[in-house]
Amino acid sequence: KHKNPTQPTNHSKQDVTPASEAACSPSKETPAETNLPYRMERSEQVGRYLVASRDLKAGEVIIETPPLIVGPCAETEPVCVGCHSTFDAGSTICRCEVCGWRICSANCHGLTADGLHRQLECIPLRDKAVEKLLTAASTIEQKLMYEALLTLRCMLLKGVDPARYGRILDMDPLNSVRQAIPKLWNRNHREIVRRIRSEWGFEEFSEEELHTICGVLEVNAFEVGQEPVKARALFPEACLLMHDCTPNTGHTDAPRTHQLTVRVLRDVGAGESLTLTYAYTLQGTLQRRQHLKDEKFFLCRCRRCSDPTELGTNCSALACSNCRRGYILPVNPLDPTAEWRCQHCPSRMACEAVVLLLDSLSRQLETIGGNDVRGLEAFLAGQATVLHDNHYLMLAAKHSLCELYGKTEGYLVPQLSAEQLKRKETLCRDLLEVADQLEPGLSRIRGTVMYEMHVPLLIEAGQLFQCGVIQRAELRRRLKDVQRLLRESERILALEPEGSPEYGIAEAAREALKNMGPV
Ligand SMILES: C[S@@+](CC[C@H](N)C(=O)[O-])C[C@H]1O[C@@H](n2cnc3c(N)ncnc32)[C@H](O)[C@@H]1O
Repeated sequence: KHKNPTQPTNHSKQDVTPASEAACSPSKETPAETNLPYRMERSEQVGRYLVASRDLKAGEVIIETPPLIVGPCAETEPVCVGCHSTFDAGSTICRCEVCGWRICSANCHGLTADGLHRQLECIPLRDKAVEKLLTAASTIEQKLMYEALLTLRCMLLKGVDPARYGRILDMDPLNSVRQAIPKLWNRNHREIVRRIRSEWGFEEFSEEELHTICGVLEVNAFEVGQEPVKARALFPEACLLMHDCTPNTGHTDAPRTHQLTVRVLRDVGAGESLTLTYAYTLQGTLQRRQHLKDEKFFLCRCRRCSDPTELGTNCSALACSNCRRGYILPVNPLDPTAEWRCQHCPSRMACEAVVLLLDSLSRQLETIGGNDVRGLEAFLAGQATVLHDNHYLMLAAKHSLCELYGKTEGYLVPQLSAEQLKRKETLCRDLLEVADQLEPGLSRIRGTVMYEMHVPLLIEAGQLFQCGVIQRAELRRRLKDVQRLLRESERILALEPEGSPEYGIAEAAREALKNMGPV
């Protein structure tokens, strides 16, 4: 699971300074004598952002807040307008008795009188007979109608709860930046603004107001919900966290209420910027920066993006087929058009060639899918001379494999050979090594990989002891290592919402520790 805020963007500037630099010339916005663990500052490049107001310990909660608004994601499959859960194919169609939009059941917890649907759009949608348009719409049109529903919800707050609406308007919509992207602006105009005003008949809302809400959502919304719930939400304060490709905070949202909890993932010193990632961490710089530019409207210049080796992980590096010793890295990772060069020989590659190669390899990986052990192993073997061992595409294959060994048909734990157990251990070690650099501290990936890694280590220790290869003292040492992994995994994943798959792993880790007993 990777839950990013569907977040931020930058003002009309071309480039943006990293967190550390941004913090160099801040103007203080909040009084120092506050009890909050953060204070807001502002810089030319980043706008408003949060910094630690005192030393913070890993795991400390810095923000806990209910959402200002929740609603369907952009271009989503139909979801229940009460709880935003998706529908199983072929499930019985149930509709809100008032407005006719789909719901999961008449007993949906989101359909109470103070739930958003009943408070906000239910009656207006009925009065404007929007359901008729929804049932007549093509699948693509329907997705856009669900997207427009959240914009309408925000607009309706204006009359129902002006204070809450005011807090939404306090968020940066980056109107001037987005208006300068005609494809985006015209699409929003056509699919959301015109739809709500002309098609649905809510002409009381101005085009300007609606475009602003579109911007607030695009720039500031977080994805929330656990399967089958899929929604996006706006949160006060948390929307001020700036992006970094090696973030020092992580967040979870509670089932049903979507109450957001933001924690620091590692110790943070007073005055340090508090950051989260708006991109997928186990991606290469080219891909992360492109995503941030296209979806969040700014060019990241964080420490990781500025370093061709990505903090020594080499997770964008290509293997040099010429010298077979060196790795090919971008000369200037902040310039996506810059050449790539081998560190050991004169080989070079145009960035267009790198992009083509990566596109082709990611398509290859997608075709294999995440459940094919042999296919993924063949990919890793086949690309070993093309990509660095830590390349993000290799990491994606390794991530799937480290979970498949021990869990999938034909590879269940009792069926694994000693070699396959060793393989699982190696895959976990490779992933952990990178995660320790890119998502250090209490990150989900570290928690889940540590849990996976305890399995081969525990089995191997038992087997070696039984065969007399290791003695009791060595057995104890190895079991202590396993316990350390389980404890750390449990500590990290117990922070996840109860009922989530990650929380389930925390429970399994606890159980495994109990079963191991004292060592
Ligand atoms: C959700 S907002 C964060 C709060 C915002 N700075 C404000 O003043 O309202 C996201 C915006 O903050 C800025 N931002 C966040 N992280 C950034 C970064 N690493 N580099 C540059 N700008 C960043 C971008 O302008 C982005 O669009």
